[in-house]
Amino acid sequence: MTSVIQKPENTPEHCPGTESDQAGKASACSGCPNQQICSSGPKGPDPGIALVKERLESVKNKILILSGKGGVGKSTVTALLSRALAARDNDQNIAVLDIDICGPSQPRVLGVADEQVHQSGSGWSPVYVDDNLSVMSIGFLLSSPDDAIIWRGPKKNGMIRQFLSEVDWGKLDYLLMDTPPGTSDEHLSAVTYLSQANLTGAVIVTTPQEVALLDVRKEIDFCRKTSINILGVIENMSKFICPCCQKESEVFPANTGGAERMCNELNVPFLGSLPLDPKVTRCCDEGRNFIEEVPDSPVIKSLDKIIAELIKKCQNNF
Ligand SMILES: Nc1ncnc2c1ncn2[C@@H]1O[C@H](COP(=O)(O)OP(=O)(O)OP(=O)(O)O)[C@@H](O)[C@H]1O
Repeated sequence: MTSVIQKPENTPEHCPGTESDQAGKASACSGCPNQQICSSGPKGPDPGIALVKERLESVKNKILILSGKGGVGKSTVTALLSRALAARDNDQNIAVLDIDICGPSQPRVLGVADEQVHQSGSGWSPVYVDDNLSVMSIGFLLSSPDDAIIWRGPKKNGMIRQFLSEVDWGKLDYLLMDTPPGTSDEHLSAVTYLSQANLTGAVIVTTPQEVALLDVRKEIDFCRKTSINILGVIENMSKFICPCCQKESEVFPANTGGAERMCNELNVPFLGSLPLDPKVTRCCDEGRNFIEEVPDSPVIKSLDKIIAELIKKCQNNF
């Protein structure tokens, strides 16, 4: 995986990056507010990269969950995938890391919003949703769920480094990392710190309409530029199946053929689609286990197929 050049905030256009021998010395550096820090600061890769590598050695599959647009159901899909993977095999350990620093929703969706994380000699202990499903989120560190987090890039970077290097997950089969929409500071930080940690790949979540797909194309481009393996795209809320008459209707019309066609065009795997089910919305809002509460939902059938595809893709990596 190519590493992302580390740049402080407010850098000039041709900033050589903080790891470069030219940091603070290049002609582009003159007049930059960071020039002095860069020229005197330690060079070489961020030591956090090695710490993350070491910490995540006990995690078999590390998967980033991405979306181009907000609100397409990325957090919901992350929670559904984690619950389904955990329910499938009690001997496998699954975890969710919520690196959506400004909008952490995993504690609520997974029904553990009132829990707190604890620190021990071996790091932060995640919160356990089930015996084989754990979660870590900045949401657990806020004094109130209504607190706004207004942080600049370097502070978010520090938090992501801590999350990736200091959580004591134990042995894990799957670590799903829920990210904010788009390609922001959090993504660059995660990609940098995971650059030597053998990231399995990314799953991209979208809805079928063109405005969402346009942003997915950018997300695919981001993955290609940062050498992230794309495990596949999941189309969420592709259809609404009426619980009374089973009639299918399109909530977000796929005028351009939807995610599957886009995947074919761009040569990216399509993992499957999930219908919209109001019972899912309710369960997630209330933090209840959707798989146990509505096992007959059409979402479950589709989820099973997606999980099977995802497992195959992960196995192909080894
Ligand atoms: N398949 C689905 N069926 C029913 N409701 C869904 C489904 N997927 C997502 N939702 C609902 O859509 C809303 C948005 O989902 P979610 O918060 O997961 O989106 P997101 O992409 O993570 O948003 P953000 O960009 O804010 O992080 C939530 O109320 C969620 O319960």
